[in-house]
Amino acid sequence: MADNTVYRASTTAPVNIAVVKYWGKRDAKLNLPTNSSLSVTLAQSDLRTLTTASCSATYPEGDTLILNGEPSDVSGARTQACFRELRARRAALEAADPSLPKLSTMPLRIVSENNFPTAAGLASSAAGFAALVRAIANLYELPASPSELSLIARQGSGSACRSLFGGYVAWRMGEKADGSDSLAVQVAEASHWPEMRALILVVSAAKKGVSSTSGMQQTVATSGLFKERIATVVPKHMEAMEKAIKERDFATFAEITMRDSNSFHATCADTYPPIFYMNDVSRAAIRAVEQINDAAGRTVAAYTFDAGPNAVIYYLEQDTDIVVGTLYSVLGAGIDGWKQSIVESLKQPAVTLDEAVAGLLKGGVSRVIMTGVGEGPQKTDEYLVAEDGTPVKR
Ligand SMILES: Nc1ncnc2c1ncn2[C@@H]1O[C@H](COP(=O)(O)OP(=O)(O)OP(=O)(O)O)[C@@H](O)[C@H]1O
Ligand SMILES: C[C@@](O)(CCOP(=O)(O)OP(=O)(O)O)CC(=O)O
Repeated sequence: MADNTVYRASTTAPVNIAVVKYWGKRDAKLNLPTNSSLSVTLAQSDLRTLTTASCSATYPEGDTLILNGEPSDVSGARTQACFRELRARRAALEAADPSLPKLSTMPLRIVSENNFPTAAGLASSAAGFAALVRAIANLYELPASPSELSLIARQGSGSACRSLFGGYVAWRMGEKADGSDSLAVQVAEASHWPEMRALILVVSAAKKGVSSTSGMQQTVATSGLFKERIATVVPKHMEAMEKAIKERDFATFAEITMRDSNSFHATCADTYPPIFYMNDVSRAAIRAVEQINDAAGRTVAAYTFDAGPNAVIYYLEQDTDIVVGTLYSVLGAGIDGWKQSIVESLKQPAVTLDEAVAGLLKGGVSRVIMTGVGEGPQKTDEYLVAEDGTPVKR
């Protein structure tokens, strides 16, 4: 009898923001990096991808993806690599146990939603590919560990491999040519250092100019400074950062975070022709963090920037008053994203920022996102594909 069943599985997956940056590929096809990297997974109560993977023999030929309500191309090599690897693992299970339904032969229908702007430099590809891989692995009931799945997600987007874990996560660059040792591992659970917070200043929600993929290729090909970064700077940062996290040493965590962001953006400026991701507003955010730290008399905040102008500011919960209070007093209640319960209880008088810095931030920050360290992908019974296989409209 024909199997008309619609099989489905759903997961959420988090965004991660690196504190030691991945920038450079040694193998573009397998997405193998030139250096290890380390990130903080952000809470899914604030930023997350929700993905339902489904398959059915009744679906028309060909795998499909609907992203934020719109059909999205799956023919790209990266998405194809994820589908191929996951199918091969399912096919192996089916070969070993012929009583299993032949899901590996059925078309996939995937529906996904990001609750934040796609391709705005907010690491949508990281959460997106982590969710895609985790959802299909759940659908196929693969026994793979998160590190094994990170090998697959890495081929979708490098930074995605780190979103398969919560807390503090390292992507070990590995050495092998086939990439089998280039995977993510958890350095510490979120609960090891749960006070970690992130305040994201959204400077521009527009699509960025130079994609990470092509930007890093240009850097590898043309920057001399980059060679120094991967040979000495990053290995030193990785070691110091892992130690700082284990010891919950915020001052060191913050210094390495800021130095590594600066080093990454310096290699972008040293790329020929140069790549500029930060703008005047981003640089004002750097000055604001410095002025807050000076006024506090210790390091209470750290900035970091990915391949775009948005600032991510890490701080500890106990320093909310000085960090959030200062930025709230400059940016005002008029922009979206402030958590009322937090801004209503701010006590300490804020730091007075330099007028030029305050002016740039006020004019250039369009919204904020308040979040913190969080957990890895979560299985859910919220489905974006109905029982009969139709995509759910929301
Ligand atoms: N939920 C999703 N499911 C599958 N793919 C997704 C999802 N969200 C994003 N993507 C893929 O990621 C691409 C966006 O990645 P891109 O690297 O341009 O931006 P970004 O991830 O926001 O920035 P960055 O990685 O540099 O921080 C989308 O075009 C899409 O192909
Ligand atoms: C600056 C970064 O955010 C770069 C992220 O690059 P991607 O993971 O988006 O690149 P691809 O592997 O080509 O998809 C730093 C980081 O997240 O480590």
